[in-house]
Amino acid sequence: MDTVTLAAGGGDQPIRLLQITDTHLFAQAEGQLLGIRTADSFQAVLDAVQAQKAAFDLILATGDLSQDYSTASYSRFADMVRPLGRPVFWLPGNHDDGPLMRRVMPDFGISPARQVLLPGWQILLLDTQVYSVPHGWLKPEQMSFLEQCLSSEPARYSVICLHHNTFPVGSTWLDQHDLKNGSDLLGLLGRFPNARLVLCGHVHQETDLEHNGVRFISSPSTCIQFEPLSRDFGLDTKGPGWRYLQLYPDGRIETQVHRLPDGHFVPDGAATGY
Ligand SMILES: Nc1ncnc2c1ncn2[C@@H]1O[C@@H]2COP(=O)(O)O[C@H]2[C@H]1O
Ligand SMILES: [Fe+2]
Repeated sequence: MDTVTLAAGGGDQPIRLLQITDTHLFAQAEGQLLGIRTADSFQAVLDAVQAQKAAFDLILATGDLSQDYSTASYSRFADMVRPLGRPVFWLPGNHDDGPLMRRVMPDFGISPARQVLLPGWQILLLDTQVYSVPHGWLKPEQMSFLEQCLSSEPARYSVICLHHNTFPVGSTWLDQHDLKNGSDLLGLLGRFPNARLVLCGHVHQETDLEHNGVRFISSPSTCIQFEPLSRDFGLDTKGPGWRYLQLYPDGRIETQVHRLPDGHFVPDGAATGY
């Protein structure tokens, strides 16, 4: 079931999204990434989301949901998001096992859909994973899926979700792991004026730029944050974060990043990588 249709928004009301990304969960609840228990930071994010009482219609999880490629980490993810009571859509990141996710996520109650049809909008979930390397690539099958979805729904604005960043963020060590055929993506999007937003994870920091009428947005991780504009690997002391987006019937997008307060989930500042 590649396509699902959902009701949301209505009248002049927007469709409301919650993006969570790069949870890096482990099979064990105690699993740590650079000194942070990733299940704890993710739970703190989810608690903060619940406490905010901000309404959202669905959740987008933009990859690196796991740090150890385990079935148990995906089961943990599903158990943690279930109390939010909203449909969850996902795509794999470089630290995920995409084929495993496709097999097990439906068992955990999470849809495998790659195209979500909503009033006036569609959300497309692309796979940029390249086996065993950190950078991304859109394979021909992904490009033709994207082209087909954009051309078959000219009356819907489109949000394209993928794990890897299309544009460099300005950190030398991290930009070597970006989407390597981003120019192919830009070429394709240039032919479809209904493409409005490309939403990614991977860079563990927020960025927001516009290129030829398309917004390109990245978001903070629910665990560790990368230091912006750094030549070598570096961690930021900012708190774990999440993003809300509102998609309006006229194609307008509003968005806000939220974070936990600084000082609660501070990674090992001496770390030089993982
Ligand atoms: N010191 C480092 N230099 C280059 N790449 C790194 C380093 N440490 C980690 N990485 C990789 O860079 C990736 C960026 O974010 P990820 O969460 O995908 O996982 C990270 C690792 O795969
Ligand atoms: Fe990540």
